[in-house]
Amino acid sequence: MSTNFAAGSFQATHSPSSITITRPDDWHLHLRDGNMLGMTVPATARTFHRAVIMPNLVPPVTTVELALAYRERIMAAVPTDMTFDPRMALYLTQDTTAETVRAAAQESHVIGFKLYPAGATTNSAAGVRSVADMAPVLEVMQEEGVPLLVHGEVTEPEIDIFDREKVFIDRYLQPITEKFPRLKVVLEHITTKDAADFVAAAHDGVAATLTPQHILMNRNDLLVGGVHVHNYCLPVLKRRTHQEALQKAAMSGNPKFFLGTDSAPHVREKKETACGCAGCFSAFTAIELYAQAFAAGNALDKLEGFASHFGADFYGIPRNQDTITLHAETWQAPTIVEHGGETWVPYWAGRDIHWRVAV
Ligand SMILES: NC(=O)N[C@@H](CC(=O)O)C(=O)O
Ligand SMILES: [Zn+2]
Ligand SMILES: [Zn+2]
Repeated sequence: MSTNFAAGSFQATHSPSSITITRPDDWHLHLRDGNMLGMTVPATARTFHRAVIMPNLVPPVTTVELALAYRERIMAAVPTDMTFDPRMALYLTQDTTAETVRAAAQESHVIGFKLYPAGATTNSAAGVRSVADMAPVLEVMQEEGVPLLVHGEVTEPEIDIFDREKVFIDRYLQPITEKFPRLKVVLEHITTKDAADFVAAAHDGVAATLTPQHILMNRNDLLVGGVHVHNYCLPVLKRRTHQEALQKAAMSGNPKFFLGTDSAPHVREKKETACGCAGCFSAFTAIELYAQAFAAGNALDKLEGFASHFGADFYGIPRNQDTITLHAETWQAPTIVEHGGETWVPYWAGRDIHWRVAV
């Protein structure tokens, strides 16, 4: 398996041997719950200071009270030599009320609401069944300045899985951004040129997160030479022209595009099976892989804005004060992670990584 970069345009012409950037934040993260937090929290707090914690637990994190209790469990798992500031996303359901939105607006640890179309992804069964019917709640979110974070895929069985993001944008997101021009919207984990173009053209309050896998890979990395289950996530990897558009967006310096790993662990038995779960577990290698992609794109000078500035600016949160340093040094991503008697295969397992965080 090789990393696919467009021939010519992605050859580094100048590569420094180290780079120091403001400490980054991860604006899209799955930590899961319970015993696993002892593994997932240090993996992210190792390099990131703030993270948006996705609420797709079972049962989902639908209220401020549930989110604050979950946040406490996360904080209890932060190692004493690390700092971490989780910002909680609440799970938007068909029954979310205006009062819940107003309560969320008052709570600084809550960052916004996550819209999962019901059935679109892992633990989305409690998600939204009719986006149109959510208009009154979106109105209150706009009034209260509460951001809407979106898994942007339709779920209609007749729509091809590779078209589901574009159709969601055309059917739902474009109308939402027109109807609510002051609503802050993050289109999460974008995977297509259509999404990048939509976000670039939309009003200033519309932004997108980009994952390492969608920048570094395309659907060949999922399907050529066998099914590569550890590269399977949703929205699914797209063709190379889309990958190139995402690389361009991430490395453009446009503040609408910022880092969100979508690190999403599933135990090994749930990935390496006949019907494997969606999600790439990238926390152990995330900032290093972004650095690798930006270096290959001769755009290391754009990494800090993407990883450490634009997300904080979008959410109106101060940028971090401290820094991290990455060195040009080749090492191998872990092949396996074990914790509490369970096993995970991380994203990029066993493969070379050319940047390493100084400890
Ligand atoms: N991205 C994924 O493939 N999976 C995520 C859910 C999500 O972010 O859609 C998960 O929670 O496993
Ligand atoms: Zn998602
Ligand atoms: Zn996710």
